[in-house]
Amino acid sequence: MAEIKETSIPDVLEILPRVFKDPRGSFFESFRENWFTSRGLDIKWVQDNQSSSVKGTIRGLHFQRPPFAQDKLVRVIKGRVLDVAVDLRKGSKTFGQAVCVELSEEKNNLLLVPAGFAHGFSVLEDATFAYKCSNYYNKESEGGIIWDDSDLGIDWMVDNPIVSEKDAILPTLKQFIDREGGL
Ligand SMILES: Cc1cn([C@H]2C[C@H](O)[C@@H](COP(=O)(O)OP(=O)(O)O[C@H]3O[C@H](C)C(=O)[C@H](O)[C@H]3O)O2)c(=O)[nH]c1=O
Repeated sequence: MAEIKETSIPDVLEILPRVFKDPRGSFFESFRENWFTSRGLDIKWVQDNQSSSVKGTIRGLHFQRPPFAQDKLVRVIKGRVLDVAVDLRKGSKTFGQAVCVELSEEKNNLLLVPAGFAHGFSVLEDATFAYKCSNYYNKESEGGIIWDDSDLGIDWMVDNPIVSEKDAILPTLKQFIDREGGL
């Protein structure tokens, strides 16, 4: 029922569920395990998160280090965001590359962000953001890359973003590489 599309980084998948509309409103399947098992991805989802953000916010770029690295299945329930995944997997031929995909209430689309990627999003319209994680939250293993890193050159499509104090002091990609090499 859903169309599953590879992005410019093949392991980052965009899922477009079939939406059924009628005079009452609409319906779509927002998660199916076989979206992934049918592709040989046996991901065990253990935690759901939800955040709400005002227009102009940027959350990220965040990751959890192994053994607490998280696959994420992200979507927007209300509003519109630009979702960003940056490949930090050691040895990946797309290391340091970013995928940017608009997620919205209109498109009802989802994005699979695999473990080994930094993840973030900018809020284009006030948004409720919901996602599944394949590992529990582990504060001690958290890390990140500063959102406006010049080596990433991401166009977040927001000006003067609202970011948390924690996110404002994240290291650059170069500092991360020098310190850790990758995930
Ligand atoms: C992520 C998380 C946070 N928290 C607590 C920790 C803080 O007291 C509070 C807000 O956390 P934070 O500011 O890290 O929330 P975000 O900036 O939305 O972080 C998330 O944003 C980017 C886009 C991600 O991909 C990650 O899921 C996650 O890093 O919730 C929890 O209790 N459990 C959790 O799983």
